[in-house]
Amino acid sequence: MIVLIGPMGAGKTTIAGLVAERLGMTVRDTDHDVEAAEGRPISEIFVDSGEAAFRELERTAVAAALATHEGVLAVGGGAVLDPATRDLLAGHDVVFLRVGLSESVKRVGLGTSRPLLLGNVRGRIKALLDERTPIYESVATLAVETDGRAPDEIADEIVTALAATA
Ligand SMILES: Nc1ncnc2c1ncn2[C@@H]1O[C@H](COP(=O)(O)OP(=O)(O)OP(=O)(O)O)[C@@H](O)[C@H]1O
Ligand SMILES: O=C(O)C1=C[C@@H](O)[C@@H](O)[C@H](O)C1
Ligand SMILES: [Mg+2]
Repeated sequence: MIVLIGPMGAGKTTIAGLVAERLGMTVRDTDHDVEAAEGRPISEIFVDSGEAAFRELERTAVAAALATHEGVLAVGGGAVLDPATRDLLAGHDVVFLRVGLSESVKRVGLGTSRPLLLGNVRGRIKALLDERTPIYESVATLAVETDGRAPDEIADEIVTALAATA
């Protein structure tokens, strides 16, 4: 499985589709899978059940996707915080999509209603980037810069880099 990880707004969903298209593969996205399984939006799961409950649902979604799907998987931005989820990803091609603070804020939008970003969106994203970047680095088998680059160019780089290591 080709797994895409990275912060909010890194382009996981966008790039997963483009990589899958290039390789003739199908795509899954754990954010979508969790929402479909729960029948409610992620923001509601966070508010009603809490982040820990969401991370458990996310782990189940990652495990199910890895067990049943062969293709490209976009994983929720915080999934790698969970050690058991990190273990599940071992042995797969894991691509870290890098994004800088300003670009992430721009892509997510200052008016976002994501529970983890409530209050000061830029400050919250900065804290998440600082906390998570070392984790993304440790899990990834390939890291790709996305700032100032078009999605098609990023997808091409990933496909070329994976072909070189296959
Ligand atoms: N390389 C890029 N350059 C400019 N805009 C981009 C790029 N990649 C994605 N975007 C835009 O940024 C926004 C977020 O992209 P996307 O939803 O793919 O990110 P994500 O990593 O899946 O985020 P999430 O945390 O919501 O799952 C979208 O509006 C998308 O069109
Ligand atoms: O970075 C995060 O913690 C999140 C990212 C999104 O993909 C969603 O999984 C959710 O909004 C949480
Ligand atoms: Mg996404």
